[in-house]
Amino acid sequence: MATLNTLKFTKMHGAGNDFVVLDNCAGQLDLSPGLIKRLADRHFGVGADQILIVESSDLADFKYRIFNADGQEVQQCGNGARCFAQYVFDKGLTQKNQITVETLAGIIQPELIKHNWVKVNMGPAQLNPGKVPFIAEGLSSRKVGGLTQYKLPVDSGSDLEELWVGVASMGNPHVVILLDQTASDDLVQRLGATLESHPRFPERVNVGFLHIVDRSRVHLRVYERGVGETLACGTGACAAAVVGMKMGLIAERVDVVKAGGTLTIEWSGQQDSDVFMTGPAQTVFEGEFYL
Ligand SMILES: N[C@H](CCC[C@H](N)C(=O)O)C(=O)O
Repeated sequence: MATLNTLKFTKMHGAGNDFVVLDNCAGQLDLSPGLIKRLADRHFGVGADQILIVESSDLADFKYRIFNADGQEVQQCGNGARCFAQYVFDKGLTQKNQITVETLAGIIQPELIKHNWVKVNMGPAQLNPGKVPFIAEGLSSRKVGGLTQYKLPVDSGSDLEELWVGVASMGNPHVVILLDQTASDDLVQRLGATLESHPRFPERVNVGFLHIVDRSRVHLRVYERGVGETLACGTGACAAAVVGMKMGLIAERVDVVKAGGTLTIEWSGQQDSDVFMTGPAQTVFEGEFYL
């Protein structure tokens, strides 16, 4: 009987944003978009928002690669960073509670505060539109507190014809829309899909719908690039918190409430200072995928 090729994986989630985690420290996995999409498929595969890859690194304790469900490799994933730290600790790949992790967005530092509870130094936010990247040329803009908002013409099929938005990068691109209530399903789906592939975002974009409850508590929904709406988005929570803090509307420490759970974001507000994110990291099951 020929032995089937199988792939051991670990299923995890961070506040409902779910992942398949693979150990590729031996560097032998073929990470083709085809395999990534099969693993992420919720009917023909395991099912996940992102596929997270653990690799060795010359620059840090580990290298961390992230693939969206559509097969595209991206720069950063905050909920995934917490799960990554829990995974390497649980698998005995490190004895350290605080590790350095190389990503396409630079080095981040997760710390296991306690089991299933991780704090991550996500590095600095980038608010310069060219670095998001966002093509701001020709758009009307206005200052709200310390933040520049841009008026974005949209044809979302909803009653929104133009939209004031904030933009930020956590190594991956985010656009943040401030609403006076939690966004409806229809708005998230329609406007999220429209903005995700808007031509002014050359690398596409993650779309955050932010409702500020008070200075230390916000509600956020995120239509993620390459996935669609997720139950939580770590970099989206960082980007939305930084935008709200720059507008002077949010305190330096804020609870970001999402459908799948709550993340705490801390940022001093100083230019180029690091953003910290704290939240859950849960292992759900171990499995074997038949290639
Ligand atoms: N969809 C994101 C990657 C995953 C981000 C999210 N899951 C997080 O926790 O930060 C992007 O294309 O930039």
